Amino acid sequence: MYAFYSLLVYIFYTLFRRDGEGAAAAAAHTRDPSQGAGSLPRNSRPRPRRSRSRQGPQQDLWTELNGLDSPSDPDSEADRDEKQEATAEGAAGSSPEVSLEEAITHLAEFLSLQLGTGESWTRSLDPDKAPLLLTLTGQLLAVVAWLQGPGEKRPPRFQHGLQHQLCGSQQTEDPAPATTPTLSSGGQPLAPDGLRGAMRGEPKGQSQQREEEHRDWQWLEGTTLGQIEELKQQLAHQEEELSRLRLGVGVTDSEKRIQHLTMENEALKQSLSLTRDILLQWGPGPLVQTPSPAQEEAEVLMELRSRLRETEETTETLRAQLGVQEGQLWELQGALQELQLEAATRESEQRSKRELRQILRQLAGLRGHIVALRQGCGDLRGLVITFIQNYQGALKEAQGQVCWALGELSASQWARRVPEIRKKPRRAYQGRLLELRGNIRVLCRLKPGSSGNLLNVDPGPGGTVTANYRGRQRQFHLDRVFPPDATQEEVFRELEPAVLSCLQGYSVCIFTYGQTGTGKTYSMEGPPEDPGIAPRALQSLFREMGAQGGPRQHRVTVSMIEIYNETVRDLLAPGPPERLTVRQGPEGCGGIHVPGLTCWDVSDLRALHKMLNLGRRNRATAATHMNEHSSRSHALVTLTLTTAPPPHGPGTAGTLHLVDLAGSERVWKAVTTESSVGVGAGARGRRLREAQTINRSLLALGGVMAALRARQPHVPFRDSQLTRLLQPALGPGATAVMLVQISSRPEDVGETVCSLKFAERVSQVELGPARRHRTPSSGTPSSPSTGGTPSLGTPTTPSSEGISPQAEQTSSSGEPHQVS
Ligand SMILES: Nc1ncnc2c1ncn2[C@@H]1O[C@H](COP(=O)(O)OP(=O)(O)OP(=O)(O)O)[C@@H](O)[C@H]1O
Repeated sequence: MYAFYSLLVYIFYTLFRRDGEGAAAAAAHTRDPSQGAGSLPRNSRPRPRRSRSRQGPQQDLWTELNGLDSPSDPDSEADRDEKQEATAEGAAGSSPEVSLEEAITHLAEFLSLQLGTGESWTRSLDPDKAPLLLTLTGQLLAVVAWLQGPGEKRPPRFQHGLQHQLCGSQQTEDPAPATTPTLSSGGQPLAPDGLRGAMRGEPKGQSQQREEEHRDWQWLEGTTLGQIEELKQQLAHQEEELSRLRLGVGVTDSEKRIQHLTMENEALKQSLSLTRDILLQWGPGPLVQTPSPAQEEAEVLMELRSRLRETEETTETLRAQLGVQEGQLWELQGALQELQLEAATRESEQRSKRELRQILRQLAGLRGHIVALRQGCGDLRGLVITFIQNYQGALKEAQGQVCWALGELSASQWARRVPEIRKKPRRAYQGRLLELRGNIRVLCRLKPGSSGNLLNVDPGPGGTVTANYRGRQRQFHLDRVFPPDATQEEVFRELEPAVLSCLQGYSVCIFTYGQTGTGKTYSMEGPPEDPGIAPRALQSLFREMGAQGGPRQHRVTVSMIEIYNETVRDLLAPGPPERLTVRQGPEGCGGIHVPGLTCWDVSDLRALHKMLNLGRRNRATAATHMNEHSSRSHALVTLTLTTAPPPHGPGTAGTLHLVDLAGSERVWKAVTTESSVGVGAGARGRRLREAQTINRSLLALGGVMAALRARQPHVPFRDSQLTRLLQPALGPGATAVMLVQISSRPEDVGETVCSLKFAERVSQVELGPARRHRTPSSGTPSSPSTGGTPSLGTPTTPSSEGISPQAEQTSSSGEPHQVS
């Protein structure tokens, strides 16, 4: 390639000199190319010369061209030596004559060798296979040949190459018929008309010749520019290939290929630049004024490269930013998923809250409905109670009259039987027997009536009651079980030792417990023809006192209290029953204190029955559908038996509590039963309140029993008026006997089981060993608390045992009178 450029420099140098010095001088210089060529180095790379006056490198270049025709042939080496010698001679002043045709021939051969085709330039070239650079070079040579001389002296071989190239490149591009190349008669391509006329040497005028030359120049310029465009396209193709190869990573061959293509590109650029310079300096006016497209392309190419690099850098920067943004995108996606999970959780919580609020609203609606139902139920109960109150009001008076009459009759009968009783032996062992049996005993008595198969009774001492209730069979063990056919006498005989122990200073409490209508009052009071526990106890006591020395050795006082709706009333008050207040006794003494309680001092049995009948009349009773004689209050009769001490010993102060508890009943049962008979609202309300207070007081009694059984330090005696008043009877050293009344009717089995459960709990209570209360040995009986002188008809003093007669007293005849 260097030699090729050198040849081009030589050719253009020749042409430039011809243009500057005239055609003749140019021919002379062409025939003498050795002038001034000795200073050009052999291997130096020639550069395009713009100066036309420079002549130095011609000789060396020519010598080099002569040596290039056959580099591999030793003969050619010899010829080259000869040529070098001849060149040396020429440099000395006798240079060999080398024609332009020979130079062109050498150039063609050189080009053939450089292209590696192995063919000589003299051979015909295939226009389709000839490289573009070779074509362009041949075209330039044709121009040079045409410029070297007149038409007839121009070498035909050069004409052939020129015409051939013109035919190959401009056959379809130049539509002008005058410039369209044609084939000669020998099959060779022909030059344009002007150029052909110039080659033929036809005589023309000076202006016409100039016009033809100018037209030829235009044609040549167009052709050359076309070739330059093709070179540009090749250059672009090479650039694309170069870019594509640059994209390869780590390929050594590709790098080599890149370097090779880079060098070729550089050569093509230089060739383009050289060609453009030739055209600029060689052609006439229009050609000189034509801008350098190759240079512009090179600049554009450089600009594009710089833009490409900038674009690549921008791309790398954007990729880095893209990687960072992808990382941020992943983080945002993770955060988004967490937010979605949180949102789902919040949504489920809100849904649960909404459902809960809806349920609460429904619950509030149901509560309101229940309240309305309760109000309606209360109104209905009031109506039933009112009806029962009116119904029972009419019976109350008649009942009181009947009770009074029965009491009078009973007193007269007992008075007639006293002499017989006095004949019986004294029972001094009764107190000892009481201690051996235990301080609390539970007896059970069945009410006569229709008996089903739900209750099985094993009567007698240590008897059992087996109940079948709600599919379960439960057995209750009791101290004694009285069958339905047990008489009043049999029941009292079981209790008589405890009653008589009061004369020895013991404190005894006998109370009846059970469902309404099961016979509590019947067992405690009994009808006049068949008296119950209380009349028999009084009879037995007076009989015993008579046997021990007569009533003068004993002092008997009696008081009677009713607890109705938690109100304590004095049943033996001379006037209407007064309301009493139960207070705690003096600290350290235990017991209770009831200020204003009337206490009757009785001297005989008749007076005592008179007092009890008075109390029965005052007792609040209310008839119910279940038991028209049912008492709706608790009744407590207290007898204090003070024995005058013997001459050399203390006396005794015993107490007997006879308690007839109100019937335990289910409130709903009583009210619903009353509603069926149609009572007023006021009576219904009163009956409902009675039932509630009765059950509340019985529940308190159960609590006291449970605390005593568990031996708890605190016993809740203050929970009700009943337990307050029973505190002395259930305290340490006292003796208690509970008679549980049960019904054998199938419809009452539930209440029966409840009563038996309560009895079982009471039987497990430990009150401690029974203790006797003695009076000081002053010779006269007195109250245990004050030690005063016992004398009938004198005021009594409060007892430390509990119920204390205080305000009033009776005479031995039973007439009440005020304490003076
Ligand atoms: N063992 C019995 N023998 C004969 N009749 C009895 C017997 N027990 C109860 N009765 C009768 O049953 C009815 C109700 O008895 P009682 O009044 O004694 O029951 P109650 O339990 O005292 O009722 P309340 O708790 O309402 O006072 C009475 O008419 C009574 O005569």
